[in-house]
Amino acid sequence: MLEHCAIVVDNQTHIEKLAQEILSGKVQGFERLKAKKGLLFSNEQIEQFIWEEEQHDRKELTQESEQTLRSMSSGERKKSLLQHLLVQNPEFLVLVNPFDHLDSESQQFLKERFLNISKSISLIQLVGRANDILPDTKKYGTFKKGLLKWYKSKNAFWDSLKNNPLSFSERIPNAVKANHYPGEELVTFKDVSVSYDGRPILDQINWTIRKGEFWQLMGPNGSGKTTLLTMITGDNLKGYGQDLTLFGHKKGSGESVWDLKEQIGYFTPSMVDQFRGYHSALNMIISGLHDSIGLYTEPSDTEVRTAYQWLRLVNLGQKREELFKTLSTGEKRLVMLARAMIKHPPLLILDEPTAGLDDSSAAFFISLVNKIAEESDSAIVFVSHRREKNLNPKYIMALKPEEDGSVGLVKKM
Ligand SMILES: Nc1ncnc2c1ncn2[C@@H]1O[C@H](COP(=O)(O)OP(=O)(O)OP(=O)(O)O)[C@@H](O)[C@H]1O
Repeated sequence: MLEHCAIVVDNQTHIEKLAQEILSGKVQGFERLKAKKGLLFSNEQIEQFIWEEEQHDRKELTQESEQTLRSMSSGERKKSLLQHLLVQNPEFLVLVNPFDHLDSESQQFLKERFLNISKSISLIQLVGRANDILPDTKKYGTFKKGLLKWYKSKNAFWDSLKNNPLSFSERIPNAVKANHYPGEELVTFKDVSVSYDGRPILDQINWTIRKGEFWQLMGPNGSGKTTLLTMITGDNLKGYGQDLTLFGHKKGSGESVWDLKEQIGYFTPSMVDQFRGYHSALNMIISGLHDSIGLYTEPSDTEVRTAYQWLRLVNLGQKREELFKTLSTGEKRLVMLARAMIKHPPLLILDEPTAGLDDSSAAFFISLVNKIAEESDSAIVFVSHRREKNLNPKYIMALKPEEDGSVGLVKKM
């Protein structure tokens, strides 16, 4: 039996599928697991439970709670899943990117839980980020381009992970059509407070996002980051009755969600699952100009040229006609970032965009975000729990939970 091993998996690999194969003892070296009881701790598992809850009204993880799994914060969801797995007395657990979407406090909490659990249950960790590996791991491997390789020592393993520096040879492409939003202030929250079922979440938030500013939105799990973002994107009814001005319109003054979407480029990794059709990489980027899923009208020459420039910029020029769904996870993210950015929206929102990426894909993605911040007039809000090593935001909005809801602390970098 392999005791507490960790495998760093590249973004070319379908990590959840690999986890399933390990669980069923199909991967070389893990054959003995076939006879043991193993369970899976992964984001896809959580998504599956959310689906069951919404489609079939089956509340497996949330039996004890009134709240739906979807409305829980990432930390709350992961704790519920772990609890659900442990009562089934597994002999081993396969953990897939267990710390993704978690703030440092929840990561620490979960790390300690795993270390405790590891006294009686074997842990097989599949991670994209090497820094997520648990301290008492005994065996280290990598899974790259379909090949599993074990390392003789911890040092040999870390040496193998050294990355090449990344750079771009071109500037970001220009907008296809200029979006002249006239105002300086894009979004203004004035003393905005939100509570759910009487439970205070946000307490008197004041936040102004101006043209071209680069923000990182931080805060522990459950502090209200998503709540704040969905008020900007028009997807949260809690925005009504608040002193909230979005692109020159006071909230509730008859503005349409479509007017808002015109001004915003948005990306969060779970969006990728919505794109199940047969769209080429090129058409996916162009579809960002029409806020559609895929492309249904003949694109203009300028649209095609601009989308191709984006693909070349991220070294995917040769993949222009390849189907989006056949791209690797890291490549899909770059295409989605280009899709959100092709119209040069006044505001680009990236909600935990590097979750689930391996180290080198995350580094490349971050360099592209920095480059967009430098070379465009778009304001950026980048949501992340991680202190992304090379990200260069100019301002931080940190949500700090207190008894009456989270307060917002603004810091200039
Ligand atoms: N519709 C809802 N009904 C009840 N509670 C909700 C609802 N939506 C969110 N919440 C609760 O509000 C709190 C803030 O949630 P929110 O998703 O905004 O936090 P977050 O900072 O984005 O968390 P995470 O980092 O985990 O994504 C959480 O405790 C969550 O359970």
